[in-house]
Amino acid sequence: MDKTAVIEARGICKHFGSYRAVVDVSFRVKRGELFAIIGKNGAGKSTLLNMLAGELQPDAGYIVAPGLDVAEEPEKLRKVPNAYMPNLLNMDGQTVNEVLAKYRRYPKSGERLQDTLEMYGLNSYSRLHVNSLPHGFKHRLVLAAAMAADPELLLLDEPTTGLDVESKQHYWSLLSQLRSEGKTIIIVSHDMNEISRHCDRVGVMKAGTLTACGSLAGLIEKLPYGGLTLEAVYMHYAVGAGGGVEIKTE
Ligand SMILES: Nc1ncnc2c1ncn2[C@@H]1O[C@H](COP(=O)(O)OP(=O)(O)OP(=O)(O)O)[C@@H](O)[C@H]1O
Repeated sequence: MDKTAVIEARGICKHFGSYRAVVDVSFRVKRGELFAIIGKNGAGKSTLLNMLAGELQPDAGYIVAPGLDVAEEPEKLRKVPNAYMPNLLNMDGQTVNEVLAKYRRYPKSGERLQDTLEMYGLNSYSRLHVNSLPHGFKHRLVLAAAMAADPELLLLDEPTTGLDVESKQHYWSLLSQLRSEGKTIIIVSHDMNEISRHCDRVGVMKAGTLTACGSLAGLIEKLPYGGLTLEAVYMHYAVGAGGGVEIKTE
């Protein structure tokens, strides 16, 4: 396995009854990378993310942690340590302070709750319940909670959907800061503009399969009929006939 990979999926599949939600998906994400997963509604993106987070078990294939030898350590398969996917669904009745305190499992020395609140612009909301937070601040809290847990890998499912322009910009500046601290981030998004601007590599899903994977420049270069944007890549690999066999540009 690539020494710089932080997570690798090898041929993973997930069925719901007879429905094939994820079909034989393989890819790897490198340490410190911002990797985006795109595709139509129902393409299997969230199901894939849930498997990477360890919340859903694949029916076939492996999710492999860094340095793991499949033959030597079979008992550790499908258990990727330190991957975090925030979920505030069950926290509506808790205050911002309570949520952050709950996630601060490994406070670094000198780290104060107040610093986290300030960094994420949450100071004036610290005593509010999650259900009364403005939408954009819920997403900030999700990130703050994630970082309080100090994971190596952060999995984000459409975190900027519904955010106003300023909140989106603030959110992406926080993600940039996390990357500069060496965090690896996998994000599902329908916003081609923000992915084009911020992500290192993109995986395109169509009907459960990964039809293309690579840098934006590499994917654009492989487009058979030209096109200069991620939208063109999306239309070819997520909607059109592209990628009968997975295209990898690196
Ligand atoms: N627990 C489940 N039971 C049955 N079917 C499911 C379950 N979870 C997902 N599915 C189905 O699997 C398919 C893929 O769903 P998934 O949520 O992964 O898609 P998605 O690409 O994330 O879509 P969206 O962009 O709309 O969020 C969908 O048809 C969905 O209805």
